Amino acid sequence: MAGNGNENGGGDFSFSAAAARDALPRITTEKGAKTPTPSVCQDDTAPPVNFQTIDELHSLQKKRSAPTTPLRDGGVAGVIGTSGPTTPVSAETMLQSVSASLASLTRETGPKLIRGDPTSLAKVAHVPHTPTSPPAADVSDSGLKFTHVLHNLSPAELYEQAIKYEKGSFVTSTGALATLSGAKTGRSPKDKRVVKDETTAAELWWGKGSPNIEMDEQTFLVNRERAVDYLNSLDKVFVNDQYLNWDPENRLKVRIVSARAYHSLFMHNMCIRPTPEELENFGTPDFTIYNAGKFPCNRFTHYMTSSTSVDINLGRREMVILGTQYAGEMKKGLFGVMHYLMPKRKILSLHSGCNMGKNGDVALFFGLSGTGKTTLSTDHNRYLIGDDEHCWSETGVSNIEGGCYAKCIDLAREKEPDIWNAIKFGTVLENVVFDEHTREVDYSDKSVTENTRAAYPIEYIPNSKIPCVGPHPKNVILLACDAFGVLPPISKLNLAQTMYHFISGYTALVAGTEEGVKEPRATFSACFGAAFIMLHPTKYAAMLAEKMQAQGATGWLVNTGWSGGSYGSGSRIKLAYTRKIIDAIHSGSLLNATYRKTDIFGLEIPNEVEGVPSDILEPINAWADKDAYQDTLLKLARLFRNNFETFTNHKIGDDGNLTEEILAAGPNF
Ligand SMILES: Nc1ncnc2c1ncn2[C@@H]1O[C@H](COP(=O)(O)OP(=O)(O)OP(=O)(O)O)[C@@H](O)[C@H]1O
Ligand SMILES: O=C([O-])CC(=O)C(=O)O
Ligand SMILES: [Ca+2]
Ligand SMILES: [Mn+2]
Repeated sequence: MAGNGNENGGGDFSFSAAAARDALPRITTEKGAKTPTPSVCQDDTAPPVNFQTIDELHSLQKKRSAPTTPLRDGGVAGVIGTSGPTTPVSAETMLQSVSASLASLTRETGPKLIRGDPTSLAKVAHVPHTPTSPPAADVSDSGLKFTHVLHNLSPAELYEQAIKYEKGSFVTSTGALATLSGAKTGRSPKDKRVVKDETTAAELWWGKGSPNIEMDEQTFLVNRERAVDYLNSLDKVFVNDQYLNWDPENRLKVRIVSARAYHSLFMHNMCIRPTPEELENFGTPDFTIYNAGKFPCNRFTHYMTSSTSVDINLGRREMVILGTQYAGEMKKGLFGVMHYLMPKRKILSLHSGCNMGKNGDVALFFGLSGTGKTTLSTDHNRYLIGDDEHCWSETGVSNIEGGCYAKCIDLAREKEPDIWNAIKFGTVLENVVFDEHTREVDYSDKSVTENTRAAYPIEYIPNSKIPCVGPHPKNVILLACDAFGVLPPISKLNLAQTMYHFISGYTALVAGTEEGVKEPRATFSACFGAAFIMLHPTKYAAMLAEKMQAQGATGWLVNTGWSGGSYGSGSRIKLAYTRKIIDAIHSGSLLNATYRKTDIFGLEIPNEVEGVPSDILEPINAWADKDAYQDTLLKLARLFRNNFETFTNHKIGDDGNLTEEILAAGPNF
């Protein structure tokens, strides 16, 4: 039905063939000829009118969604703090739940909330209301105003909100939403705080090398109140109720309260999106983020060292963000929570990409930022399970997220077609530069930042595997972007070496983009994600060793960085070659290759890999200056040794032998 443009009152009708063909439209001037007879060709000078005013016409433009859809403006508005007789039960429940989330701890009351956009509901603010609780002694103006709740808006609605109200929001030529994240274009790990209470003091990793900088409960509450008061002072807040983890038994319900449509769309894309039915029965969230965005923390507050604060309280199951609009804080903050909760359930959380071949062979891709997790897990010949955060349980792997977060600097259609094509309507494109007229993005432009990013739902990758779960991994690939250019492009690792390199978490990038910076900077980040782990690295390492052993998985070290010299003299290994190497791992052909051992790092390197020039497989062969190679290799070996010193007193798992082997698996010189 439909499609003829002649629907009237929703009734079906079909054209009579004769009338439709030859007959000219019959002119009728008769007033009140309401119902067209199907056999008579419709005359558009006397249309059936379904509206009497312009406002009514506009109201027709938006068709009412099914009742389970979370929010529509116009018509019935849910109001909390009023008797609200017309509010649907589910909406009332949602508003009560959000009101509880946003309740002030000092005034002990939640704000008055209304569903929908303030501009389209101006009238509703006049609805007389009877307070649900008697006015507290310290009643304040903030307690008298309404805050509009934009609950789980659709991408289209969020686009409109962003473009209308958030400076720097534009639609690009491919339909993505370009946004600016403000002063911060990356995470602020130094401003991260974790509440140290009796439980977390005993459980978490604190002190040297740990990402967990303590704060006390009281200070957390001060920051929480600051964020909540800020959010309640706004005309409207965005609320996302979503899930984490595709493993249904270990799914987490998260609520994100934020001030910007950009943040709401980012999380819509990055977390798992509930179905309307799931949303209807969402209930109380397991974890809540209060994202006050640009609103700073108060520097006079204890433990605060800047205007930015990202605070995690595991006991209260809450996170507060003040003074940064970088959306990655939310994504990675929740990842930290998973790094705490999952190991308690004997599930290993991983900073890794993950994909699966047609035969069900699963590969994990570990690596620090910019080493290729997203690029290499997005593979046209394999199913994408996820690009960044996973769990490995008794039953296999599951993605934590519902979307991908790809680096876009120098993105090229030919090299990364699937990521390129994912940048379309619905995708959030952060901090990119585009032509003011055509809105075509220049991915090579670093004017705003080098860390330009695209956040898109995982189903935007054509061969994503939904639900994002898979069997136990067969290959564990450790990625390092070695800007010193001395690590081999590919080496096979034994279990102890895999653990050594996992705990080391090495990569070396080039420091910044400033002119003249030639020296690569080595980074060691335990478990390839020290910024997000909550427990001591050896806890995760022991779990990984146990799982790899039980499943007979093979470890690999892949250098996605430099070859033939360090940054400045050598060049980055071609993505096409790295893909060939990865193909050979997946296909199993590398397992049967012949290997030789390198000096110092003792890495097993294959004599050949199909499609890769053999002279780059052994790094020294690709260097013109052999002495420079030896010096650089030794320099890197020393950096590895120094870094590992902090781990030498730790036992890994119950297996004393393994600990010894791991310590021996480092460089020898
Ligand atoms: N040989 C190579 N292998 C992999 N990536 C390469 C290679 N050469 C260049 N690159 C580029 O390096 C970048 C890798 O970034 P990617 O988004 O995959 O990082 P990531 O590991 O997912 O980081 P994050 O955790 O920050 O998301 C991409 O921009 C990619 O185009
Ligand atoms: O969190 C971010 O900003 C991006 C990311 O994935 C990482 O750094 O590992
Ligand atoms: Ca990534
Ligand atoms: Mn990441």
